Amino acid sequence: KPRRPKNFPPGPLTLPVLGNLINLSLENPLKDFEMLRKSYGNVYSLFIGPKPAVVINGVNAIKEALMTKANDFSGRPQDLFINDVTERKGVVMVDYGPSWRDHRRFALMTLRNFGLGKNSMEERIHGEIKHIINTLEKNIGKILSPQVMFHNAASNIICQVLFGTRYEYDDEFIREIVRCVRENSKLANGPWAMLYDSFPMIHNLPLPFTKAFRNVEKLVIKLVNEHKKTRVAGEPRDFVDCYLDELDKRGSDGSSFSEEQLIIYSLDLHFAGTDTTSNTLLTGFLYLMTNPHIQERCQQEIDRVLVGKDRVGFDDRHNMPYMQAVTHEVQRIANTVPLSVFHCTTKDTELMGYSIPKGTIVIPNLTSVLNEEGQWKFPHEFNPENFLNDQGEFVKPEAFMPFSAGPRMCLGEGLARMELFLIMVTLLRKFKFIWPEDAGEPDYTPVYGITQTPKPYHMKVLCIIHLNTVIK
Ligand code: HEM
Repeated sequence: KPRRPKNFPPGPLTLPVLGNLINLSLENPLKDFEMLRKSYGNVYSLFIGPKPAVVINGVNAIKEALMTKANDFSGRPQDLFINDVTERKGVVMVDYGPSWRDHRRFALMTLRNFGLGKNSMEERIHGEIKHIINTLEKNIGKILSPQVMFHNAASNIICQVLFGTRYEYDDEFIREIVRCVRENSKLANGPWAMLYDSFPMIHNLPLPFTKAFRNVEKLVIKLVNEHKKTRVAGEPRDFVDCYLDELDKRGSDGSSFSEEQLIIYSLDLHFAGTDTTSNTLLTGFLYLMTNPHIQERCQQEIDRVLVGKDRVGFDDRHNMPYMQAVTHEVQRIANTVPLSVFHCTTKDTELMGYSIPKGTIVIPNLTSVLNEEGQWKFPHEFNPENFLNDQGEFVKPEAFMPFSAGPRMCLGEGLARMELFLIMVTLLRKFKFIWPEDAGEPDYTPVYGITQTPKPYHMKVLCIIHLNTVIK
């Protein structure tokens, strides 16, 4: 039976072998986490099977762990299902150490030059928005299901950065990639992954999780080998080229850079950048349709600020406090990565007076911050006023943490924020989105996973006529 070490945070009674798995709904543990917080406070412990974990709630405790004591709390659990799927490599799950540091620095630098570099990235995003517009224009006056459209758009933007190419929305290649990635994301946070983590003896059995391993193999062959056929050394067009050039420069000795690493790395970036952004967009349009007064206020601000301009730029956000408030409120309510990505302590350490041994799983419960009472004017409702002060200016409370915090926080924050703003503004300027009359009451309850997804829904699209301005 797992036992709590001395001065470990409190938590519910444990069972032999299962630990506290019985206290958590495997389908959606968020409500259970909230109930445990009410009983045990902001820092409590759980056993995931035999493994000790601490759940950290609320802005103060999360900041202390991930920012003040980042060196102690920024490892990643190294023996989970995801690590085996990615062969313990990649950027998202790699442990906090030289390889992570080396790759993170490279990724930030390269993405800045090739992707996140302001103008080139804006061009790429606007290029993809044209395809979203085409899809919507074909559906004017009709009812449309936006799931696949937003997934493909987010996927294409990151594909442009990584592989220098986009894929038609019905392209078999990218459909297969998106399918595999989504399947793996659901598997990774589902019951089979938890059982995999808890019982090593089942690792080689033909159970549903083996699908995730096959998916990765398929993706590797498809993505990188295809790309290498057209590469010219020393003339990088995209992230993969940059990585291969860097690899040539470093040689294979003594560096954490390798072709195998590149494959997992690209998949990591593609995965991290697709489901997150697209689910946030889906949540955004769900709430904008069902709150038409907010949608209209966005449209009024957009029309006022962009008068005479053919398209929106990312810098225009400084003149659009309401739209900024809406994009941030969408991220807050979407709560897209509800438990962040699990961390792990890198040494024996302390948090809020408790002792936490090296190797403890750390679960930063971002949900608890994004709706924390006392931090928000309206913690439990969709309301852009959460980000506006009395003068109607945009303000960002410190509890806005959808990208987590500290040195391990989301590497794609800049790209994600640019995508959300440009896509939402451009679409709201051109179209009116309506909740279909016969769709019944909207169901806002998300489907739980590493990334949360809104329940599938439909939208009705109308075109907004603009006099005097040509809009691209
Ligand atoms: C709305 C969109 C997004 C949200 C809400 C989001 C959220 C997050 C969160 C919560 C983490 C975990 C941070 C931690 O461990 O403390 C993370 C990590 C990460 N994200 Fe994002 N993300 C988004 C978009 C993107 C995009 C577009 C990219 C691609 C460039 C990306 C790349 C990454 C990477 C590489 C990591 C791992 C960083 C590391 O371990 O050093 N994300 N993200």
